[in-house]
Amino acid sequence: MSAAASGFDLHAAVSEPVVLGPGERKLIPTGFALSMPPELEAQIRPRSGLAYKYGITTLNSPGTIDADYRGEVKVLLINHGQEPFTIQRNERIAQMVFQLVPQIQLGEVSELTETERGSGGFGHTGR
Ligand SMILES: O=c1ccn([C@H]2C[C@H](O)[C@@H](COP(=O)(O)OP(=O)(O)OP(=O)(O)O)O2)c(=O)[nH]1
Repeated sequence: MSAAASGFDLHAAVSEPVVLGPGERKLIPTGFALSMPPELEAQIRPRSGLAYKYGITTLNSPGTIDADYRGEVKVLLINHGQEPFTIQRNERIAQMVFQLVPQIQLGEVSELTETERGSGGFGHTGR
């Protein structure tokens, strides 16, 4: 199969429904693996409907799928809601998008270039 796509939904490849209790996290299999060229990465993002309605989101958002990873793609879900949430077999649990990752040259320097911001951060310009 081949199709042009910027991303797609990820489905829970579980044989039985899986229950996520309040505050609980679980790694959910998706039943597929992929290979990508080194200039790409894939990101796993939550579905807003599950987050809004049930508090179900991806804990490590966005999850990173490295270009050289050949294992099964898994989704780390957490239940931030007050009620147990049951993940059904084949349910859409997250979405995956692809990103170009620039290849950069890293090196050590003794001084950094100056900027107006300098080391100010974490709200130093106000609330
Ligand atoms: O939501 C995720 C995040 C990661 N992975 C897989 C693909 C990724 O390439 C690999 C490693 O992920 P990451 O680099 O985030 O993990 P790490 O904690 O840095 O572990 P490692 O030492 O294996 O790199 O695990 C998933 O299947 N789902």
